[in-house]
Amino acid sequence: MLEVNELFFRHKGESRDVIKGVSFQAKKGQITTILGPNGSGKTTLFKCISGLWKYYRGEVRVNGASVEGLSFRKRARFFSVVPQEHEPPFSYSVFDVVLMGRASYVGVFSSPGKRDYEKVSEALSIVGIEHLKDNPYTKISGGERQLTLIARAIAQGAPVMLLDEPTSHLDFRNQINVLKKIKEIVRERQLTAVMTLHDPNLSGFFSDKVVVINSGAKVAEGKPDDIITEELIKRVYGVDVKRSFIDGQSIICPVL
Ligand SMILES: Nc1ncnc2c1ncn2[C@@H]1O[C@H](COP(=O)(O)OP(=O)(O)OP(=O)(O)O)[C@@H](O)[C@H]1O
Repeated sequence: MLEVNELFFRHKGESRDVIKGVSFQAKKGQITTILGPNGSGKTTLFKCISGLWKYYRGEVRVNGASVEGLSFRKRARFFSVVPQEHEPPFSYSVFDVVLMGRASYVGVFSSPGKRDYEKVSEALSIVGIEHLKDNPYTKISGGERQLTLIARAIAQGAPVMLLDEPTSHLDFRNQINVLKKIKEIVRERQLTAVMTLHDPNLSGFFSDKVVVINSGAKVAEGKPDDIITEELIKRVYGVDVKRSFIDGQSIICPVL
């Protein structure tokens, strides 16, 4: 369970808050999706939660315990991050990229041990990409790269997984496959997953809960079907949409 309480963040030297008192809770075994327009503060919120950027007010708790004051390295025991894009400086193998997820367990002057290698093999198998382990990370497809980063997060073994647009570079089939895989892993391992997505329909299909932010502030929170309404999309994105239901699943469609 992740609790984010009244978080405020602004960049050094700026007078404008980028995150304005955002609070929400994300439950174990569930996917909570942060939905919001470009520049609304989704990535900033993730950087604040994971400890990469320091908020000036508020609190973050994981399974009831505060993570305040922990170094970024120590926070890695609580949070794994699947970033939007990841360009390694060298052509590491898929195995080595996943092994990087174990960094917080490996001492500064030590090498990864047997347990670390086991965790990497296990993560590759969960995601279904063992066959790619020796391939250079720079020579696999966008979808395979996303799966590698998810495997890295699993190998890290943190209770909370933050996924920043995990489908940003994927074709339609891979978007569905990757999101299905994430949902399966979250349920099986009882992880608390928080992700950002741009597509309100995909958010509706795959999320247990949606938190909508606009200009750094939370404007709505709840079950996707209750939240992703014609009125909300108009208010937040300024787009006219019609909502219908197919086999009980809510779908929104732009009015062209
Ligand atoms: N280094 C910076 N200094 C000042 N403002 C910044 C800086 N980086 C980002 N911002 C501003 O912070 C706001 C939030 O940006 P952020 O990247 O968190 O948005 P986002 O919702 O993730 O956007 P997107 O959907 O486009 O990825 C934006 O208005 C952006 O211009």
